[in-house]
Order: sequence, then C-alpha cells, then structure tokens
Amino acid sequence: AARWSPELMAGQPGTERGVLRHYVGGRFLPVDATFPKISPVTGRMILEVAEGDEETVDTAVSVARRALHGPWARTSPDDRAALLRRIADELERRHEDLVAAEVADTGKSVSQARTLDVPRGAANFRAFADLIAGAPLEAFQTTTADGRRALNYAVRRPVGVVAVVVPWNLPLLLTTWKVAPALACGNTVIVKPSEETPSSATVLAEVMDRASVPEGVFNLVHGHGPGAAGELLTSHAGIDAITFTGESGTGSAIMRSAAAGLKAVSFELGGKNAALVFADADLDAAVAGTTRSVFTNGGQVCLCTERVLVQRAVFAEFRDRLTDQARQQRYGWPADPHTQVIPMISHGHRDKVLSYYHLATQEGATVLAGGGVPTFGDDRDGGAYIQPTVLAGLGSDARVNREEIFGPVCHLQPFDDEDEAVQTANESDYGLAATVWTSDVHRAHRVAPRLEAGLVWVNSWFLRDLRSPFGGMKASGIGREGGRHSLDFYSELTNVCVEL
Ligand SMILES: NC(=O)c1ccc[n+]([C@@H]2O[C@H](COP(=O)([O-])OP(=O)(O)OC[C@H]3O[C@@H](n4cnc5c(N)ncnc54)[C@H](O)[C@@H]3O)[C@@H](O)[C@H]2O)c1
Ligand SMILES: N/C(=C\C=C\C=O)C(=O)O
Repeated sequence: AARWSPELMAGQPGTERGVLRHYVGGRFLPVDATFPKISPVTGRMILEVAEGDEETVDTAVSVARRALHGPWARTSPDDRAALLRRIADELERRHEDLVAAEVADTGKSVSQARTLDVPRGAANFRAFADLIAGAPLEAFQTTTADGRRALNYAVRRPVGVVAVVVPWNLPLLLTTWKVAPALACGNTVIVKPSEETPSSATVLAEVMDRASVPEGVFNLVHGHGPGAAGELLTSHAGIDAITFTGESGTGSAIMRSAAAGLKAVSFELGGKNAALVFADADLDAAVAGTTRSVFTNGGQVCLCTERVLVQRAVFAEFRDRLTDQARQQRYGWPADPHTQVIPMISHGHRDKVLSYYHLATQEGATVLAGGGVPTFGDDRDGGAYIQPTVLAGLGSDARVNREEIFGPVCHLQPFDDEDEAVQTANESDYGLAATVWTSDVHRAHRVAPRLEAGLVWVNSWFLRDLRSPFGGMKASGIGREGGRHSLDFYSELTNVCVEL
C-alpha cells in the first residue's frame, strides 16, 4: 500500500517554512520557539510547531477579551448560526487537508479520518448552528400567593473568554465539539491543542480565517501542557471558563488552578468502560460491535471498551471469536483504507500500554492474542505500533481492570446473572461509557439505567446524537455537553422579573 508521506500544510498561511503557527487576534504569528512533531508511524520528525509562552497566552487572552466587546457582542443568535454554517462549509472544502493533517499527526487510518474524525467537524458546527438559531428563552407567567403578578424570563449571555484544552486522540472532532457551542453562545475561545496533534487545529485556524470570524473570537496557541501553554492558559486570571478533555489526573490539576478564580469547568476525562454481553445477545453483533469498541483508533478513544463481561453460558464462544478478531486486525500504512491497526500516538504512550501488557502477565492473566510489539521490516519499526491484545483470567481488583490503559486491549471476565454483571461493571473509579448486548428489551431497559456511566449503548457503540447529554460521572468527568447542555455551560443566564 502507498506509504503515507504528506506534503502537509505546504503553502497555507498556518505554516511558515514548515513550522505550524499560533493564530491570535485574526493573524498567524511569526514563529519564535518551536518543538518537533514526531510521526507515530515512522518515529521521524515531520513538522515543527510554535511553542506558546507566557506572552503568547497573555496576548491571546487580551485580544479574546477585547473581541467580547467589539462587533461580536452585537451579533444575534441567527448571525452566529450563519457564521457557524459558513465554518462548516469551509471545513468541508478543506476535507482532504484535514484528513491529511489528522493522519500525519496520529497515524490513524485514512478511512477512519475520512468517515469519523473529519466529518464530525462540520457536523458539530451545523448541530450547534441549528441549536442556537432555534433556542427558546425560558419564561413564566407568575402569580404569587399574595396576589402579585409578574412575567419572568431568562436571557442568555456569553460566559466570556473560554479556554479549550483538548487531547490527541480525536483532535478535530473534540476541538470542534467545544468550539462550535462556545462560539454559538457568543463567547471567544483560545484553543490549546495537544502537543501531539497540532496540524488539524492549524487547518481549523485557517478555516476560521477564511470564514471571516471576527478577529480575537477564535485563537489558537500551540504548546505543551504542564508548566507550558496549557497550564499558563488554564490558570490565567483572564479566562472565564475552561472546557477540558483529557486524563483525569490532568483534570484535577486544572481544577486546582481554576479554584483560585472560581472558574466554571467542563471536564471530559478518562474511562474504564465495560461491555456486558448476555447469553441472549445476537453474538455476531456482539462480537462485531465489541471488536469495534475495543480496537477503534487503536483503543485510543475515551469511549473504548477495556473490560468485557460475558455471561458464562457464552463465555467460551465469545472469547474465542473476539480473540480471532483481534488476531485478524489488519496491519498496513495509514494511507491504505483497509488498515485497522494504527500506532499509539507516541513511543511514550506505547511504553505505557506495553507496561500494562506486562503487568497483566505478572498479575496472572492469560494472553489470548497479542501482548507485544509487531515487526514490519520497514520504516514502521521506528513507529509506535503495538499488537491488538486480548486478556483473561483476572478479577475486578486487578490493576489491569481498574486503570485506564488507552490502547488496543481488553480483558474478558465471565458473570452468571444480571446483578453480578451490573455490580462488576460498576466496580470502577470511572463512569464514562458502557455497552449492553442483549436481545431481551426488558433486560436492556432494566440494566442500562443501573450502570454508573454517563453514556450507555444497547446493541451498538459510539452512535451519537449531538443533542443528547455527553459526559461522564465519578473520575470520568464533570458536567455534560451536547444539545442544550452545551448552551447551559457556554452561557450565563440572567433572569428578569417584571411585575405586571
Ligand atoms: N471523556 C472524553 O470525552 C475524552 C475524550 C478523549 C480523551 N479523553 C482522555 O484523554 C486522555 C488522553 O489524552 P491526553 O494524553 O492528551 O490527555 P492529557 O491530559 O495528557 O492532555 C490533554 C490536554 O491537556 C494539556 N495538559 C496536560 N497537562 C496540563 C496541565 N497541567 N494544565 C493544562 N493543560 C494540560 C495537554 O497539553 C493536552 O492538550 C485519556 O485519559 C482519555 O481517556 C477523554
Ligand atoms: N465527545 C465525543 C467523543 C469523545 C471521544 C473520546 O475519545 C463526541 O462524540 O461528541
């Protein structure tokens, strides 16, 4: 298959001599300090990226604040809906550049980038354009016990300057999932993408520039997290709210610095998601669906399944069929649309995932498939590839069943009855997502609401309605985004009471 070697970003305003630039106050900034972007496919440097410093972040915050009181403040919900639709159109015009950017940064397969990651960019903007254009105001005709009458109505205003800090696994999808509602509600944003995935964020800035988003409304600052642009941004006094997606530990660190200024936070954090496979499930669907929910994007999706609980009567059959699927995952270059096995985002992350493979063996697990690092005999040996892996034989207390691994790996565990399945699934510090595979509709509706998870899919996975609440409980997050839940986070409400 063709080797993926993008002539990425050449000739676009977002780069200067092959270096990705910040976008602040409506212009791409001259490059100062930089850091390298390494390809997870080959281990070679493919790009250089501007590293934001205190001055970059300060400037971004002040231009974002200034923009809040400029023409942007006088836009109506319909004006902003029209702008979001223009952005969606421009994202679609840049579709192939965005695919190239996502694949270059992450090594994900071109087919996934084309069907999942990139289309969700425009979809997110369209969803929130529709939402804000049709958002009713809340009002009540009031009569009180002592006979007074009034009209109460609540008006929405923007929160202000919003910090958007996002991870490397679904870069464009996750960034636009936050930027679209933030702009819909009239805020200004400063995006700090992951240092691992700067490219699609830079194309997004080019899209904003071309869509004539008013200067200072959308800002992009590249850089690292702790002690760098990320932390400088989330701890900045001029930020009014923080929307963050990433590791739970990072969430706590951000929350500590946000506490000083009582900043509103919306956190989408880690997960240790369970699949519950009942004996009455359509096993073909359950095997196919669980293969997807375990191995999509190399297991680097917060919603991915890492714990597979299977009713004892079908445990052996399901175990053997899922193990076969793991072994049949197709290796290939990212440009090959049939490729299913992708590299971890970095050698560091691969080392982390591999350490859990070794830990599982030390904890007494059986390795049914994978368990190591593949060899290609070509440039990919310099990349961060790892084998899709299936484990079994451990209990819920094993670290492999308690800690998020965030790789192409799951552990299979049998259960006898419904209560045991629910109890085992809920034995986790996390509470993000779960899947339930059963043909019994009564069982589906009994079990799903009992699961301590923000999102439960029945006989499906990662099927999304962008109006529904999205988020996790326990260590998986704070708050919900999606539909009106995003409007509630990205706006302040003023209730007006008029006596009649
Ligand atoms: N719940 C969700 O919707 C969701 C979605 C995707 C990923 N995730 C989680 O994200 C994690 C993987 O992504 P990651 O490795 O990029 O996460 P991460 O927490 O290491 O980094 C996320 C972002 O935060 C920045 N950052 C890191 N430390 C910071 C700090 N102290 N202050 C401010 N910013 C900081 C990083 O530069 C990056 O932009 C996994 O745990 C995964 O479960 C959750
Ligand atoms: N936030 C969303 C997906 C998150 C995936 C996590 O890796 C979404 O689909 O809106």
